Amino acid sequence: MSKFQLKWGILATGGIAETFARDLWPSPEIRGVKDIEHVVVAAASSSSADRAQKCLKEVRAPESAKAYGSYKELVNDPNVDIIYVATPHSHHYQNAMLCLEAGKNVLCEKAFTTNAAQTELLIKKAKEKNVFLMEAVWTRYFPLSIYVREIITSGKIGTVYRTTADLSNADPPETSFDDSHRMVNPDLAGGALLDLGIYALTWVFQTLYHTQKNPQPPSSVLSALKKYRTGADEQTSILLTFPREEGGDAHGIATTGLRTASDPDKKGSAGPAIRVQGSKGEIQVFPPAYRPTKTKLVLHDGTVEEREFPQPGPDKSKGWKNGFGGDWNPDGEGHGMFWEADECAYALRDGRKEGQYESLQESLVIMKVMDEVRKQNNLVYPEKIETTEYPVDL
Ligand SMILES: NC(=O)C1=CN([C@@H]2O[C@H](COP(=O)(O)OP(=O)(O)OC[C@H]3O[C@@H](n4cnc5c(N)ncnc54)[C@H](OP(=O)(O)O)[C@@H]3O)[C@@H](O)[C@H]2O)C=CC1
Ligand SMILES: O=C1OC[C@@H](O)[C@H](O)[C@H]1O
Repeated sequence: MSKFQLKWGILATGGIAETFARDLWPSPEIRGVKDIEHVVVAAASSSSADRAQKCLKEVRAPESAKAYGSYKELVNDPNVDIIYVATPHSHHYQNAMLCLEAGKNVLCEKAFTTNAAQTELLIKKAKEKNVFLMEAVWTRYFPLSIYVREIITSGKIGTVYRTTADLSNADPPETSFDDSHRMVNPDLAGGALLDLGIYALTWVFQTLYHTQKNPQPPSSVLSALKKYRTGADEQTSILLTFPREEGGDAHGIATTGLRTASDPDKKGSAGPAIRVQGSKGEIQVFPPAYRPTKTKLVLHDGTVEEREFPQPGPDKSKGWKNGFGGDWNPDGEGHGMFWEADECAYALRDGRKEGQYESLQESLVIMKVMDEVRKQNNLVYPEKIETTEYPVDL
């Protein structure tokens, strides 16, 4: 059987760019995927071609991969099928638009953009150019997420009334970020909401919205937000009301923060980060909300089922030679970003223009919720990163 090969260009060379590109390297067969493959054919850095070359080496890209010292060169490379945009939130709109204008397919890191108006324009441009566009909310594509959604749609936990979801990543007692760091820097659209809150919202949406046959945006959005000394948000709590198809409402509670931790001892001792609660019981997901590996089903009838979803790595008993390991990842596990990469490959192979587990419309509704939360709490980013003008030199 011939495999569909997806040729990736990596736009930016920071932390997540390297993590993602590393996940493209091992054979998809380590996760039972036999009909597609990924190859990194180019990378670009905004600072220098040398930086891009170093990144390509780090991620074990083939010798033939091209290193560019500007994003413009990358988007004009005819050998690139799809571009992974891995710059800070502030830059996603300008960078993704650059790719789309050049007719490239795009996988853009979360949060999609700084505001919904920018997301809307990216969607419009992707349609106009007839190319694929997806927000890189990798967690949606995990087998664990698929399992949780199936628990809900199968009716196993009955009518779902509430989801609570938290992603709080403290480095106690104070956050240790430098004020210029992308996590807290308003110029880079930093703060808990866009960086971490998006995952809490992802769990609320993928359980209360995505699972509906005809999903409706929340009928109300209530929120509280506390600002950090830089003006970005350090703690945000959101209460959403979702109309349910069978009548009545479901509540989604999404919380995020930089001062508390969902998983203080990093062993899950504090309990689940996500609880999806229905009339017959609940499905729990253990932290971290962005890369969970454990669930627990607890039903009124006494059923308790725990499940583990380790990220696949090389199965040594099958003689895999090209898995993870060494100084990349001593545990031998993949990071889990390959699931969303696989989705991109299948979409391009099959002619789809968006991801199947989070439509562009759903990404847009979530961006609108975040806009509303910011509006209620007077959180505004600098005009140059909120603008819908393109191009703007950032
Ligand atoms: N899915 C996930 O699990 C994660 C997703 N992310 C998302 O990925 C994005 C990037 O995060 P991360 O990799 O941690 O960030 P980094 O700061 O590590 O890297 C960002 C890169 O973007 C490029 N860049 C271009 N312009 C700027 C600028 N003005 N300031 C800073 N960097 C710039 C730089 O690469 P160069 O100059 O070489 O082009 C830089 O290395 C964010 O949107 C974040 O939300 C982050 C962590 C985890
Ligand atoms: O997407 C992310 O997931 C992991 C977090 O540590 C990181 O800050 C965030 O960007």
